[in-house]
Amino acid sequence: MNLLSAKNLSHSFEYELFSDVSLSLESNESIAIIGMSGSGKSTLLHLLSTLLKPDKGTVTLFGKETASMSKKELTLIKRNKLGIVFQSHYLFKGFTAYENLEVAQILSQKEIDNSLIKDLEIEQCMHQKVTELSGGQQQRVSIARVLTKKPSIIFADEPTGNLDNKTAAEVMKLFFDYCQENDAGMILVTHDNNLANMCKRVYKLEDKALKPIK
Ligand SMILES: Nc1ncnc2c1ncn2[C@@H]1O[C@H](COP(=O)(O)OP(=O)(O)OP(=O)(O)O)[C@@H](O)[C@H]1O
Repeated sequence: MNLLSAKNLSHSFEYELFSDVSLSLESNESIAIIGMSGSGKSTLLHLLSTLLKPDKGTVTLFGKETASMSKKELTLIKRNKLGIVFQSHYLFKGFTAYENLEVAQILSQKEIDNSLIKDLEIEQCMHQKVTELSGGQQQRVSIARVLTKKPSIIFADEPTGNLDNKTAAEVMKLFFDYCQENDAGMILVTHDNNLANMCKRVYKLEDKALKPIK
């Protein structure tokens, strides 16, 4: 099943970052986007996850063009079907780790998955305030929060940036297993070629174009 299809995306800030970028994501598929710092990878992920509107081009989610969706429709899709894991965690800082998961549970009306908490090795810090956690623990809580929603598409921007190699590999395995078990798809932005190569397809954002390299 097609989850996402982007056609001819172009975007500029002070200068043109990329033009005519097209990409399609199917269920149980993973795509990595690599490229030099500043090439526009995060911006592209923002366009694909509807956090930002493209200057040109279209993004279709689950068969419907996002430009033709009402604000309410798009909010519901974002809330229930898109899981966004970015470098800055956007956790609620005054809350405990568990309360952050409860917010996702309430918004998406899904259950908190205790095996996920165990797999991410964050059981010990569930009742600590987010501000008391290490960067790596915060990152894993934010991953647990995103997966609690049971999203159909995971957008991940350097999701393992704060983790040591072993934990990073375990977290990536968790993402891949999640996609397989839930027929979900993942788009990963990373500087790490090893992580990228774990994905089914790899693209490089270079010279304003998205080039397939695997
Ligand atoms: N909201 C914004 N307003 C103005 N310029 C921006 C904005 N967001 C990004 N940029 C600029 O667009 C360019 C691409 O940024 P982006 O974060 O997409 O690159 P990237 O490939 O993800 O980089 P990195 O690998 O360093 O994270 C940069 O020059 C950045 O300064």
